[in-house]
Amino acid sequence: MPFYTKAVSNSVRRSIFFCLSAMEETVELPSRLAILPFWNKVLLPGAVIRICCTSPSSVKLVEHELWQKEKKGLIGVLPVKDSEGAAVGSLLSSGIGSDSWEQGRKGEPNATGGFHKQDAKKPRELTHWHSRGVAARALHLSREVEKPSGRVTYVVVLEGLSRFNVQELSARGKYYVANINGLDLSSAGQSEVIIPCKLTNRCSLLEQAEQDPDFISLSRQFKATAMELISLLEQKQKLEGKKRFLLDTIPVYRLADILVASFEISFEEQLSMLDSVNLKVRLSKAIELVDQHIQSIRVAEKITQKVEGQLSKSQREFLLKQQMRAIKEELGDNDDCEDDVAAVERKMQNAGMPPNIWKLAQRELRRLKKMQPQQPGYNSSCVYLELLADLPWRKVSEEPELDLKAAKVSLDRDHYGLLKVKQRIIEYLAVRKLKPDAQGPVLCFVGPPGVGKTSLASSIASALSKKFIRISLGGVKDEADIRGHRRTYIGSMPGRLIDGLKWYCSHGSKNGMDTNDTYLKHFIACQLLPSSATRVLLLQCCRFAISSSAKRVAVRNPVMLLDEIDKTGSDVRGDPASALLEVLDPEQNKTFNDHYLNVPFDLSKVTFVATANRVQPIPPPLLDRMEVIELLGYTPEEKLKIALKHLIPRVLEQHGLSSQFLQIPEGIVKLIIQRYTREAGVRNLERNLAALARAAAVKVAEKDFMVHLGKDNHPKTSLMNTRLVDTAEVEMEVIPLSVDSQGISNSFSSASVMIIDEAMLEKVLGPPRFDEKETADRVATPGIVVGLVWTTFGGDIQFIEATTMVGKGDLHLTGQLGDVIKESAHIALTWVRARAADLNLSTAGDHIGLLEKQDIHIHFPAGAVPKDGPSAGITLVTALVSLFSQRKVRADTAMTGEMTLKGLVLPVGGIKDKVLAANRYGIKRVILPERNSKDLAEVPSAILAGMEVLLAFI
Ligand SMILES: Nc1ncnc2c1ncn2[C@@H]1O[C@H](COP(=O)(O)OP(=O)(O)OP(=O)(O)O)[C@@H](O)[C@H]1O
Repeated sequence: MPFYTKAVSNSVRRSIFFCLSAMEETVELPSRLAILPFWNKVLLPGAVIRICCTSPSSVKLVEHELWQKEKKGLIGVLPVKDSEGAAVGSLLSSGIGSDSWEQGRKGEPNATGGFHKQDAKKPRELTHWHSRGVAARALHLSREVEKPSGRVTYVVVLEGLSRFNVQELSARGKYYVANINGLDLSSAGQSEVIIPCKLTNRCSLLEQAEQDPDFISLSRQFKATAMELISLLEQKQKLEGKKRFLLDTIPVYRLADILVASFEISFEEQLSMLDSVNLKVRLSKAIELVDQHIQSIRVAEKITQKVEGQLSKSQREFLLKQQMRAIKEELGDNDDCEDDVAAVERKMQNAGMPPNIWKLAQRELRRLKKMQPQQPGYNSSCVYLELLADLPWRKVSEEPELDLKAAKVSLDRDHYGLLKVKQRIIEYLAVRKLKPDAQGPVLCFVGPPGVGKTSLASSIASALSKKFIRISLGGVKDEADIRGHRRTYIGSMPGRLIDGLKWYCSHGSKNGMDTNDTYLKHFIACQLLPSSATRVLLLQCCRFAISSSAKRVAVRNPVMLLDEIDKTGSDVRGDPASALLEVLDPEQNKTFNDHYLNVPFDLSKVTFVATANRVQPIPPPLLDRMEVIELLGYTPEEKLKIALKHLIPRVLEQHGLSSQFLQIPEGIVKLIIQRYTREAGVRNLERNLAALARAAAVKVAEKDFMVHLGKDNHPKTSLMNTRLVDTAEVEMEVIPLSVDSQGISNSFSSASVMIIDEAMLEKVLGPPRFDEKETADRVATPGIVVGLVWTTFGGDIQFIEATTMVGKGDLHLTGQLGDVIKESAHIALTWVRARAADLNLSTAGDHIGLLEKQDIHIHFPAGAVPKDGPSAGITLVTALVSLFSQRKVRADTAMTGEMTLKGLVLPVGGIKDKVLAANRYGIKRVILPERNSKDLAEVPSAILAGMEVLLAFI
C-alpha cells in the first residue's frame, strides 16, 4: 500500500489505496452498472477505497452485485453532491441506501449534466448526481452480522478502474443502476469524444495520443512536477527511493489520477479532475493541482519551522531564566532583573528630564530591554539610566526670602570670633538677597586645619536654606574625578560633582525610607538605651552615618563645598584644576559636560564654596575665579572661649551627657590647650574634650549599673521586673518611648557629677604632650635660638642649635634641610665672620682665630621633618652670634626673616601664622623684618598687645 489517505465518519469508514498491479490492466466496461453513490467525494481511476456499507440500499447492492456473484463484478461509483455541504457526514452515514432512496423516482439529467433527485422524506435536501463516475472492481469483500439485531453489513475494498458517462439512471429494487458509456482516453488534441468502449480502439488511440508533441511536453512537465512532489514527500517522510519507481512504471495519464488522489483537494477540484477525460487537459490539471500541493507543503513546512524555532527559543529562555532564578536564590539575591528595569523606568518617568535627555534615556532604555542580564553592558546601561533618573534635572529646594539678621545670629551662634569673615559672608548673602541670580564670586576660605572653614560653608548653606554637599578634592589627581570617565571604560563612573548631585536612593531601602532616615531611626532607638559605653558608641556610629549619608542631595541648587581645593594635583591622567575652571566659571557651568553623563548638566544654580589650607598651590586661573577669605589660627584665649561656648556643649550632647554628669572647668580647658594641643585650629582640642566625655560616659554607665542592681532606686518597667525574675543578669533596661534623652539623663541624676580635675585629665589624656618650660630649658645654652616657621597647619616654632668642634672651620648642617635653608646657613656664617669685630665677638677671647680652627655644626631638631626656605636667615645668624659670644638668647624670643650678605633682613611669608604660633608657645618677643610690619595689621590686636615686636634687625 504505497499511498494512503483516510476519511472516517461514524458509520462509513473509507480508505483510499492505489493498487499498482491494477495499473497495467486495461478493462472493458459493461453498458450497465449498479451505481453506488459517493457523497461529496470522488473515486479516481487508480485509487483504492475501503467502504463499510451499513445502509439497506448499499447492503443490497453489495449483496446482489458483488457478494452473490462468483466472479467479483464491477460497480459504478458515482459522486453525489448534496445542496448542504455541511451535512455531508450525516448524509453519508444515514442517507446512503436510506428508505428515501428506495422510494426515489427515476432521476433525470439536469441542464448542467447532472441528475437531481428529491428525497421524499427530506424534501429540502436536493440530491445532485454527477453525470460521470468511475467503474470500480471489488478487491476484497467481508460480511458481518451484528448481534442480536441480525443486521448485515459489508466491508468492501474497491479499486477505481476507468471513467464512464451516465446515460440513464434507474432503480433496481433498493439501489440504482445506470446505462453507461466508457470514456475515450485517447484524443489528446481533440475534445472529449464518447465512443463505445472497445479495447482495440482505445489502445490504438492511446498510441496516437502519445505521439502528440504537446502531450509529450506536458508529460515531461508533469513528470518533473511529480518528481518534485515525490522528492519532497520522501524527504519529509524519510522514505528514500520508494516512490520514484512509480514514474517509470505507470503511464502519465494514470499517474496523474493517482497523484491527485493522494492528497486532499476540494470536492470541486476532484470533480474537475474526474471530468478531465482529455489527456492533455488531465495532465495540465494534474500539474496545476500537484504544483499547488507542493506550494502548500512548503508553506506549511516554513510555518512549522518558524513555530518550532520560536518555541524552542522561548523554551530555552524559560529554562535559562529558571536556572538563573535558582542560582540567585542560592546566592540569596532575589532581585529580579525585570524589576530593575521596571524600577528604572518608573524612576525615569518621575525625573523630569528635559526633552532631549528624555529622548536619549528612552533610546538607552529600549536597548536595555532587549538585553539579557548576563550580557556585557547590561549593568552599565542600567547604572547609567539610574544616574539619569536620579539627577535633579528640575528639582530645586525652595529658597525662602533670606533673613540677614537670622543668618547673622546663626553664624554667631555656630562660630566664635571670626568677625571679619562673618562680615564678608553677610555681605555675600546680602548681594544674593538683592539679586538672587547674581553670579557672585566663589568664596574660598583659606586657613590652617580646624579653624572652621567647613563649618562656615555649612552655615552659609543653612542661612540660604539650601542643601549642603561636601566634595573632598584632597589628593585628586585624575581629571576624570571631576569630569567622569567616558562610558567606554570598564568601571567608568561619573565625576564627583555629578555623583554628589545624584538623588540618594539606597537599594536596601525599598520601604521608601532613605538611609539617612534609617540611621535616624537607629539613632532614636539608641537614645532609648540607658547610658552605657555601648550606647555612647552606638550613638556616635549613627551620628557619623547620618552626617556621611546626608552628603547626598537631590536638588540642583545646593551649596557645594569643594574641600581642599589646593590639594588637587596633576599627572598624566590630566589636570583636575583645569576641569574645575569650567565648573567655577558661571559662563561655562550652565552646560557642564560630564564625560560619563555625556549630556550637558546645568550647574549654574549650584552655589560653590571652596576651602584650602594654602593659596600658593592653587593655579592662578582658578584662584582668579575665587575670592580668598583668610582664616587665621586661634589664640589660646580664643580657643578657650570656643571650647567653653561651643565645643563642650556639643561634645556633651554628642555623647548623650549633660553638665549634670560632666563638668570641665575653665582651668582644665586651659591646661588642655597648653599641654595637649599646639594647633592653629580647635580640632585636637575638640578631640581631647571628646576623650574626656567618653571616659565620663563609661563612669556614668558603671555607676548606673551599680545603682540598678544595688540600690534599686530607679523605677523599673514591668519588662525589667520580669527580666530580673528570669535572670539575675540585667544589662539593658527598656525605657518607655516618651522618655527623651534628657529624661534618661535625669533618671540617673542620683549619680554624682563628674568634675574633671588635673589628675583625671592626665589619667584620660596621658602625660602632657607639650611643656611650657621646654623653650626656656632648651635655650639655656648659648648657640640655641628659637625660629618661627610656617607649616600647612599654620605656624610653628623651630629650634636651631649651633655648636663648635675642632676642625678646619667647616660648616656641617643636619636635620633634613633643603638647599635654600643650607644656603641661608652659609650666608649667616659668612655674615657673622665678616662682622665679628663689629659684633664685639672678641670679648670672649681670640674668637677670630678660634673660628678658623673650629668646625661649626648647626642642627635643626625634628630631623624627620623636611625643612626648607629662606626665613631661617636671622635665626641662624642669632644662633652663631650667641655661640661665638657665649651669650644666651632670651627664652621668650623668636624670630624670622631672610638674611642677605650685606645684612638686610628681607620679609618672608606667613607672618600672621608665625606670630600666632609664637603666641601659642608663650613667646613674648618676636623679631621680624621691618617690611613685614604691614602683615602684622591682620594679627589680632590682643596678641600683639601682649607681645613685643622688634622690627628691623641689622
Ligand atoms: N570659631 C569657631 N567657633 C566655634 N567652633 C569652631 C570655630 N572654629 C572651628 N570650630 C569647630 O572646630 C571643628 C573643626 O572645624 P572645621 O571642620 O570647619 O575646620 P576646617 O577649617 O574645615 O578644617 P579642615 O581644613 O581640616 O577641613 C568644628 O567642629 C567646628 O565647629
